[in-house]
Amino acid sequence: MQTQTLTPHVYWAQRHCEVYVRVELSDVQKSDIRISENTLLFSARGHGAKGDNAYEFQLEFLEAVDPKPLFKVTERQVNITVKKTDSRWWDRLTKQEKKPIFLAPDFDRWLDESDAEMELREKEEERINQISVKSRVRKDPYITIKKGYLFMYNLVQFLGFSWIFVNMTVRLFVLGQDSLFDTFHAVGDVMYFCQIFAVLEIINPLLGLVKSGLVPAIIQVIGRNVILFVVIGTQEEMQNKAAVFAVFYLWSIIEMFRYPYYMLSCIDTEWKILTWIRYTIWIPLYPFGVIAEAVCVVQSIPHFDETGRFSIVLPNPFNISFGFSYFLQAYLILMFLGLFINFRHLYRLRNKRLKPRKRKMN
Ligand SMILES: CCCCCCCCCCCCC/C=C/C(=O)SCCNC(=O)CCNC(=O)[C@H](O)C(C)(C)COP(=O)(O)OP(=O)(O)OC[C@H]1O[C@@H](n2cnc3c(N)ncnc32)[C@H](O)[C@@H]1OP(=O)(O)O
Repeated sequence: MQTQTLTPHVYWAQRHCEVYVRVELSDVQKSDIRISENTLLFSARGHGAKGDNAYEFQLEFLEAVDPKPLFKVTERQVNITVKKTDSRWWDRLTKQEKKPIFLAPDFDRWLDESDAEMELREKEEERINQISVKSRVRKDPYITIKKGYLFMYNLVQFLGFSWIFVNMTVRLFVLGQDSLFDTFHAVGDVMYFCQIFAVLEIINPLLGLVKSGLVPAIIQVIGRNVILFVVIGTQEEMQNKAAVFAVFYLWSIIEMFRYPYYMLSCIDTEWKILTWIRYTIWIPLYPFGVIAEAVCVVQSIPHFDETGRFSIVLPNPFNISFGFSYFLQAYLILMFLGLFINFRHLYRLRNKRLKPRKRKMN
């Protein structure tokens, strides 16, 4: 069978900067697409209006173009993009006034001059928006130092609380029940260190280093430190109570999960299981923790009454008296109020972290 050379159907459209040419040929092979002397030369074998054949055409452009066309051969067509040398709107595509018979407008891409200008403006606006968004979210130059500091803080706390937990657990296995009454002497110093250090948990959100809730952090740090430094620390009789074991054990269990979670967040990593534990384990631990702390407070009241420590007794120049045990009784109420505030805070955090977000249905 003799092969004929035919012209394919060619469609075109333009923008201010470029010209789009679409050649209706499928299964294209042996294509030769180039620009010579401002003329697009196309030849290829393919399946067009006249079946499988060799097709070719030439288009001399109205104005100067970049001699390197970009083209993409797909299964169904060939798309050619030609850059205009000067960004200008053309009255027509070809130099010859009479439109070639095989050429037609590509209505899928066709825009008139004003629409094309609008498109250009929109693109420009989008580009400017992107630049301004990028400059707004410019990276904090101190982010590495901040993350390094937080990582180290969390690491030290993790090691401290893990040491306390492991020490208490080993002692429980080795000494049995006896270890319950000796907790403070065994791990009290490390607990002092960790809880003094934990004051940074109030300072960090104040400095904007973390997004923690300030009030829950204050409630937790002050709440724990009153128990540790005042209720247990100042009353020797309190230091060998089993309730101290419960308080220290519950505090250290929660922190052995919370601090590694923070450490991972400092290096932009997440372990799903750790996230789940961090935002779930407080559900049993927090109430038990506060109950154990409340037991300590109740047990300490007679000792404070007996010793008069922190109480204001008569006679004194102001002629006022105040029993510290009243403060402790009021503090018991505050503790459950604090528990309620932090429980609600943690419940919201848990919902935010663990519950899948609902998708908007259109
Ligand atoms: C005027 C004050 C009066 C005080 C009166 C006191 C009475 C109150 C008595 C109450 C007694 C409570 C004593 C406490 C007892 C116990 O602890 S019992 C044991 C069980 N305890 C718990 O389960 C509580 C553990 N604590 C916490 O969970 C938290 O510390 C918190 C207090 C609830 C605060 O959480 P918060 O920081 O707001 O939320 P997070 O989701 O953890 O963090 C928010 C984002 O910030 C990032 N972040 C926070 N800290 C760090 C950090 N150190 N390092 C790095 N990043 C950190 C965190 O990653 C989150 O970021 P995003 O993931 O990007 O959101």
